[in-house]
Amino acid sequence: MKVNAHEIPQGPRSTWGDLLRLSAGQPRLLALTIAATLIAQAGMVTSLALGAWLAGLALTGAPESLWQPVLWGMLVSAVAGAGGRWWQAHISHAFAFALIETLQVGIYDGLERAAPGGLSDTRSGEQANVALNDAQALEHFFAHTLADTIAAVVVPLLALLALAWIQPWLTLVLLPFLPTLTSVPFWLGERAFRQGREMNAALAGLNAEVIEGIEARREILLFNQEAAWRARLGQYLARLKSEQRRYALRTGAEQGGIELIQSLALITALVASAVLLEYQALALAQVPLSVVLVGAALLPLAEVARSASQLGAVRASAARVLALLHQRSPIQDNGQRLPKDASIEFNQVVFAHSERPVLQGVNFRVETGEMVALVGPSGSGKTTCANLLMRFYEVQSGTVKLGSEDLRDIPLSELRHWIAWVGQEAYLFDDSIEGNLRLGKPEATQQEIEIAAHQAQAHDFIQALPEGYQTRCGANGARLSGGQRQRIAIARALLSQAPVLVMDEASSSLDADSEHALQQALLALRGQYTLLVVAHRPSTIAQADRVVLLQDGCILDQGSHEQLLHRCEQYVQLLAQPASA
Ligand SMILES: Nc1ncnc2c1ncn2[C@@H]1O[C@H](COP(=O)(O)OP(=O)(O)OP(=O)(O)O)[C@@H](O)[C@H]1O
Repeated sequence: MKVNAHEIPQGPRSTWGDLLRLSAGQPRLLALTIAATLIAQAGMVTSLALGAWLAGLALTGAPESLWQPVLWGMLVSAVAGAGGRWWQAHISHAFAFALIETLQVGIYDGLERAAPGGLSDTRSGEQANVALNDAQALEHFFAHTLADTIAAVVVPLLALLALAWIQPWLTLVLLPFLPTLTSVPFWLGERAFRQGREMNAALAGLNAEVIEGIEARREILLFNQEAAWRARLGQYLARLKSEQRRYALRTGAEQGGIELIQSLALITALVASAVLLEYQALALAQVPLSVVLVGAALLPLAEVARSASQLGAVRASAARVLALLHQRSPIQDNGQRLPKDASIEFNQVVFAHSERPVLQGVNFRVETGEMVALVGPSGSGKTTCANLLMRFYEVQSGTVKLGSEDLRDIPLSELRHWIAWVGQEAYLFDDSIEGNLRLGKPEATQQEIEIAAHQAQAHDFIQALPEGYQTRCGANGARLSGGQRQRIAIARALLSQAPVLVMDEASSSLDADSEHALQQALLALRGQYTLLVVAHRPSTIAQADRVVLLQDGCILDQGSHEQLLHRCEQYVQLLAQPASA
């Protein structure tokens, strides 16, 4: 049975409970890890106990026939213990990595369910921190703590039973120390969790700052902000250092407490042995064995208590990872209907970002094969309309329809087949141009790729590049110009053969060639696709069959470019402003 990360039940839950349930998703590897840990610990303890027995026999001058089997037993258990330790290292990491893999997939699913609306307040560096560092921190729990804890119950229990068989008083004097020893990490458990959470948050903040600094390096250089950026980085580093120091101080205090209790228990057992020896309640030959058994009862518990004192950070990481795994999608995908055609309809659409109204009763239609330009001042809600059509967000009231069907009634995967999206900043992967184009249709033939590139006016410039379609784009298309990037994004959208194309035109200025090529591309697409263009350029607006003018989230007017030029003063003013549409 393999538990998918998102199948962990929702609602009130404990972090450890969720992690244990996840562990149960790999029952074979979990059982093998526990078995290997038990063999390793039992082998080591048995060989020591038999060695001590042997020493006892030697002290009393026992005959060879008595000590020979013990010697062999000691050797076999030492080899078994060493083999168990090697096997444990192998299997416990296989177990941990299998779970981390499940978690990584679950984290990515969580990010996907929340995207793009749900995570707009979270910096990508912080998300990366959860996906990489937090998930990795859980490796410590799965690979080391879990099986060790189980072994730490079994091995000391067996040692105490053996000790009671030799001399019950020795078990009795040890008993009060055992719960005290194991309880140490719990004394400051809540504080450890809080400190772990603060430490993780500081690390995530530092990660986000570094990634932002790398992404914005051009702006930092252009505005002479290197010193300011370094100072900000220094603040994040200082915060991390101070959180790590606080965490280490508490861990150190706990470890000191564990050492103290362990030493007190050992001293008490030794004194008790001496007293019992004095009163002849313990034979001299039994002393070495009882000392080893006392150690076997204490050491695994102390070891687990020691690693448990590091669990504050693990628990904080687990809480962040689990929050992502339980992330609900703001968009429900349970529609069953298919669009009847490629028309679009906004009907009394109302939408707000965090209670801030953005669209206030928007109505417009785009007929199949029509090109409509959405124009309006910056912030008027044009991109929001496009986002709602892609169902990146959900309308708060009113309806958006595609082919006469409410978007909520259409399966999301179907919607993605019907609508292709070209954003202002369409992301290009650091792959070849062909690889980026294939995102639109992975099985596309070379001929289909070139036809799409032709339609998007991209073929000629791609051919002129040194390696043609195999030229690498660089991180986010850094090796291409803005106009080239957008034409590749259009070609990629065309390749998907969706009948509706939504384009958020780049508001940044393009060179004359790119601008001309983009206009040509749009001209070539007119009539073949339903085109909804968030338009900023007068040349694009003029091509549209109809223009919808938005202002402050309301439709101010709609009609042909000429009609609006005639009757709408705001439209004339808008076109008069450079790049303001
Ligand atoms: N994720 C968000 N969270 C909060 N407010 C947002 C978010 N995205 C957009 N807004 C706000 O919604 C309003 C409409 O934004 P939108 O991007 O739709 O405008 P626009 O007309 O496309 O502008 P532009 O032409 O400048 O791209 C703006 O006031 C903007 O500040």
